[in-house]
Amino acid sequence: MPGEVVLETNGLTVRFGGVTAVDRVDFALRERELRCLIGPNGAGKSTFFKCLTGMLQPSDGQVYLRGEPVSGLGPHRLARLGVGIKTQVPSVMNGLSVHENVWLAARRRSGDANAGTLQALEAVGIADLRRELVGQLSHGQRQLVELAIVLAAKPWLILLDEPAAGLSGEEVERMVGILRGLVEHATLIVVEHDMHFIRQIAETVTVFHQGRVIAQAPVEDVLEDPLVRDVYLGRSL
Ligand SMILES: Nc1ncnc2c1ncn2[C@@H]1O[C@H](COP(=O)(O)OP(=O)(O)OP(=O)(O)O)[C@@H](O)[C@H]1O
Repeated sequence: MPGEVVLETNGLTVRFGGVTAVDRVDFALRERELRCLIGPNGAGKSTFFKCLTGMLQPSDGQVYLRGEPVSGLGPHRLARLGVGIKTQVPSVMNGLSVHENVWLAARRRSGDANAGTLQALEAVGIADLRRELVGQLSHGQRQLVELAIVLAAKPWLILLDEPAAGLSGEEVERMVGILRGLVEHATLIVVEHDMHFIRQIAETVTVFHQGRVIAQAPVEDVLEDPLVRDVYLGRSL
């Protein structure tokens, strides 16, 4: 069961010139939650996510990790605080093997980097691919390598941007199983478009529209919410 609040935003606002991409968002996430952020194109999900990952500084408001303000720290400092981030920008090195890619992340942790690498590969079910060159893998396999790289740093908070993007039906099922396993030991935020995927993994869904949170509830309730349905059908509110 989820525990204490570990991530919070307070009046979080991001303006790009005249556009308010994120508009005074108050958000709270409890330990061992798996929260999905959804919303139509341009709703502000990615901008909000980038504030959590330290890639963007908010115009106003603050992000708190376990009660400490962290806006302004940047992705590397956040990583050292135990935040694992997977963006849509590939971070793998194609000319290295799967093992080498993950080992480079694992060695930043204290302890046995080889053991850490194997553990991360097993967590995503690709230990059998460890000798393969990453450049020769399929898109779905590369996504799993990316996830193993994140896990090798043993994060307690994991932020994933569209982990199901471009995956086949079978790969999506596999990703569902992996994320369900991760939430046994970590807290997750997932930005995602794939409703089939969201239905299978999410407990609570937060819906963005025009920079605001317009709904936050268990996934089935959210999908039946007339306001949310209107937003997704593109009708005016
Ligand atoms: N760097 C930027 N400069 C100017 N405007 C931006 C920038 N990034 C985002 N925006 C604007 O902010 C708003 C929110 O965009 P954002 O990408 O956060 O939405 P989103 O919900 O993630 O959409 P999508 O699902 O299409 O990725 C949009 O109006 C977008 O055009």
